[in-house]
Amino acid sequence: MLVIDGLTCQFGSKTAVSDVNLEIGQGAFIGVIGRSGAGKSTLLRMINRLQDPTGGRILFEGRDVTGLRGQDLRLWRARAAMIFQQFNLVGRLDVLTNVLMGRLAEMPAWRALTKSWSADDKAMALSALEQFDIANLAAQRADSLSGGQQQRVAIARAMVQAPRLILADEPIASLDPRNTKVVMDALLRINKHFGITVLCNLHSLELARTYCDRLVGMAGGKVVFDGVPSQLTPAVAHDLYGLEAGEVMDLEIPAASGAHAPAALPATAAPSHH
Ligand SMILES: Nc1ncnc2c1ncn2[C@@H]1O[C@H](COP(=O)(O)OP(=O)(O)OP(=O)(O)O)[C@@H](O)[C@H]1O
Repeated sequence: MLVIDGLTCQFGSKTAVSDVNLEIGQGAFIGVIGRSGAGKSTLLRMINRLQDPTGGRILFEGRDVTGLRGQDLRLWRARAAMIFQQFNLVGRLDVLTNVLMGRLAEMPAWRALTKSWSADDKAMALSALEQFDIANLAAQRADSLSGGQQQRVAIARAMVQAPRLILADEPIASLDPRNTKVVMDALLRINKHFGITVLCNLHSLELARTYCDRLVGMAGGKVVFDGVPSQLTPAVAHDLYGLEAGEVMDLEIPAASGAHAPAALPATAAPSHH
């Protein structure tokens, strides 16, 4: 369980996130929606502690992670893995090394400094690439890949961090519709197959409705909607997006491939709104 308790972030006189309270059960797929500047990125970055809150607390499984420092903070950042719009890979390094970077927080300092990866780490990284059908790209430079391939590498890197949470900040904003589906399906698969909680900032309401089992709507730094996708009526969308509502609701998105989840999963694991 992730508990966000009165979380606030002030930049000078600007309140980016204002007194946000959320309880998120393990295994949820949450879409954070709202117009540009609503505070979605700041909320995710505070959970991962890339941004320090100016008020409130973040608790994960009863433990307060708001004040962690040093190695404890590094390990928390590994458990709460971020996925970024711009992938954040090291372009000149090969794909496998980029994925191995996800193991750094766990490695003894001497190994991290010399980047001498263990055989186990390499096997784990390759297996993560296989999960997303890109093991054949392991030796290629990251900057030679398409956007969709790069984002799958970033997801593989997040997976070798042994995450409990995936925090995806507009992960498909730079992708075309086909790659959007590939990447969203990869996140859905991680969520359903491994029970990893996903919090995903999304601009498109259609995508949010298709993939998420709960939507948190933000406006002006506050949570103004929290419910299942079917509760997100056009009227609520208008409140969230104003004149942009039509634009964010009309996007054509191919159906989610929830059926890709392994057969061993209980039927209830599939989002009921598909
Ligand atoms: N480092 C910063 N310094 C000052 N103001 C900031 C900083 N980061 C964010 N803000 C402001 O805080 C508010 C919330 O920004 P945030 O990026 O969290 O919104 P968002 O909903 O993620 O928007 P977008 O979809 O455009 O990324 C905005 O008004 C933004 O300008």
